[in-house]
Amino acid sequence: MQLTDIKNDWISQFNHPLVIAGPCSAESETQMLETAARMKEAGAAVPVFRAGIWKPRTKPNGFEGVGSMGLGWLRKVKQEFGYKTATEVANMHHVQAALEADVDVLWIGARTTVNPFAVQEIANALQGTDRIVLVKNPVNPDLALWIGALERLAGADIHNLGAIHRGFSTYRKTNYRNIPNWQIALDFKNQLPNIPLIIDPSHICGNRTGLSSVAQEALNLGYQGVMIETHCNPDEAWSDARQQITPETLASLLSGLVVRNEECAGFDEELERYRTLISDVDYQVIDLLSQRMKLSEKIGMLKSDNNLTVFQPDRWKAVTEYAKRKAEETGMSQEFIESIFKTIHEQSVVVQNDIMKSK
Ligand SMILES: O=C(O)C(=O)C[C@]1(C(=O)O)C=C[C@@H](O)C=C1
Repeated sequence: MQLTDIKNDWISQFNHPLVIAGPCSAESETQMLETAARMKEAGAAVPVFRAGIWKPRTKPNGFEGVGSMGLGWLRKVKQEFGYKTATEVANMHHVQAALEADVDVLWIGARTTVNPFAVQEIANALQGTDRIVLVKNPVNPDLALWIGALERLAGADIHNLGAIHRGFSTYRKTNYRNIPNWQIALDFKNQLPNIPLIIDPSHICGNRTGLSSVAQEALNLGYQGVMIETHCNPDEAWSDARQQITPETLASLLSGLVVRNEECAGFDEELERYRTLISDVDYQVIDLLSQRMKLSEKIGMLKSDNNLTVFQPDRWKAVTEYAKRKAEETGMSQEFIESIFKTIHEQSVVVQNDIMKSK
């Protein structure tokens, strides 16, 4: 089966947005049942309960999950409270154990998505399943690898697929644990509009404070679900304590989210009017860029005839400074305008280099 042919009706069985919540790791039966019960009591609309059973950790000698024993607790959560259940699988043994324990949703973690052999092994073990299988983005910002993993699953006739955006690792310290790189997820959505996209604010933020704004940003962009780590006693959690929240906090976070519609209803005409105006401005932008490139060509010929270097740092600095000043005057971000002018300059240099080569 081709990935692009997949219908993915599975998401419509859930209210929008789909919420997957539960502890980072299963620690004990009591912890699982208490978390599940308190999510219900708090009124959090969570159809899918998650818990990590096998935990890939960066450093050795840490807690790497309770293993198969935790699957029994997941089953109990399902039986007592009616949740669907979800866990991470990283090899064929995990898959077999999870299928036997009747886990409804399996996800492939970021550290596994980077390894095509591991993904293929999981795909083979899941061949033809109608369970829901979600693929987290790889730790590195590589869209092809993310999509490649989904292609392997589609190739094994797994048709209930989705993707989880959990952010990307960076060497540089930032306010995020894993930077969102929203553009990669939007490129994903453009290429695969049929694959539901779920945000994982817990791993993006790495703390409790930014969760709702990341979740809201994702809903603004048209994501279909959120996955949020929730623990009955987050401060004492055995893994990722800093990013887990209580069931009560989860309930209030969810009730504060504004749900956006993908389809426009009731204001079509007004929207269309603005879109027409934008298309008109886009045309002018392109026309002006073409005029600018023609001028650059003329300068390129002059430079070629007079043996002058293409790159003129002083002039370029003056152009950038002027553009940034104008950006500020017109209420736009200087970084935004600077990045556009960088791209324009790059192309201008390409055009002039071509002229030099052809002479
Ligand atoms: O002013 C020039 O010398 C140009 O060739 C134009 C231009 C530009 O595109 O603005 C291009 C290359 C130079 O590095 C500086 C500026």
